[in-house]
Amino acid sequence: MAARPEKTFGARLRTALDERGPLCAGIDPHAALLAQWDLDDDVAGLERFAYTVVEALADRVAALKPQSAFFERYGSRGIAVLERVVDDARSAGAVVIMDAKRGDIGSTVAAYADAYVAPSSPLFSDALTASPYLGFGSLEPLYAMAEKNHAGVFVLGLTSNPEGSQVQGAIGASGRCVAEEIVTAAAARNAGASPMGAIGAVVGGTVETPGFDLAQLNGAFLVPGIGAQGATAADVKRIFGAGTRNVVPSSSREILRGGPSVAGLRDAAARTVEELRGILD
Ligand SMILES: O=C(O)c1cc(=O)[nH]c(=O)n1[C@@H]1O[C@H](COP(=O)(O)O)[C@@H](O)[C@H]1O
Repeated sequence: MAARPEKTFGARLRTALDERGPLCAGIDPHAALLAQWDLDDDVAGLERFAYTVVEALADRVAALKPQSAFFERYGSRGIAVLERVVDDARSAGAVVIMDAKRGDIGSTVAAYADAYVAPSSPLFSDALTASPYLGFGSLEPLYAMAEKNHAGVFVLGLTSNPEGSQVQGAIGASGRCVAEEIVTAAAARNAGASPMGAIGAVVGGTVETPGFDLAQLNGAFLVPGIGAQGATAADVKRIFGAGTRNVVPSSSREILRGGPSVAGLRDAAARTVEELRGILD
């Protein structure tokens, strides 16, 4: 059983970004990547892939983001690998963002909170990605549990996929777009927190100019889409302007293609972090 971290999620993330640079590396063991690494598409291949990424990167990148789906597809043995990935990566000092994009009615969300942001869980992570599209308030039990246990939540704001705008760009009851309503609600929850609150937001590096104030959040922005989806460091600057301090750019396949050697993965991550450092504040 993990212990409740002494410092808040915002404080831990801030330190990791300052010490290690602005990068989250995704652990997405796609079948095609396993093949490229000369591994079989089975639990042994998954295990080798995921542990190699942790060995290569957990002691040097600010954050690691295992994509739960690629572990779930192997059933309970895949989840067992995920548990060890989370544990080993956290022990090596990486902030672990579990990418499971959970969301449901509040009473069920409480169980997701137990699964991912309660220290008693074998999957206890520093933060969880979550979908607020059953309503921002439907995730309330998750926010409360995360705050209590010094963990974080990244709610989907403007996602990197082209279909996202159908929902996120729609005009909500307030007359503002739904994504803005989500970010504003998260900002209210983070008000007064230092160095930043527990509720972060996802804004894909591929999105057009958001058209609303992102700086209000007082929380972290997870920015996937760097590399394989075509987003660059320049896109991060374009989207966030002067407000890049709490931005966590995230790249999965582009870095993972640097394997299977530890050195190749480290080079790929180092190149990405240098590009980002060069352009962010
Ligand atoms: O929450 C996420 O991380 C996420 C949100 C989003 O808007 N877009 C997005 O691509 N992601 C995740 O980020 C990763 C992107 O992987 P690459 O395209 O290989 O870098 C995948 O695990 C996606 O599920």
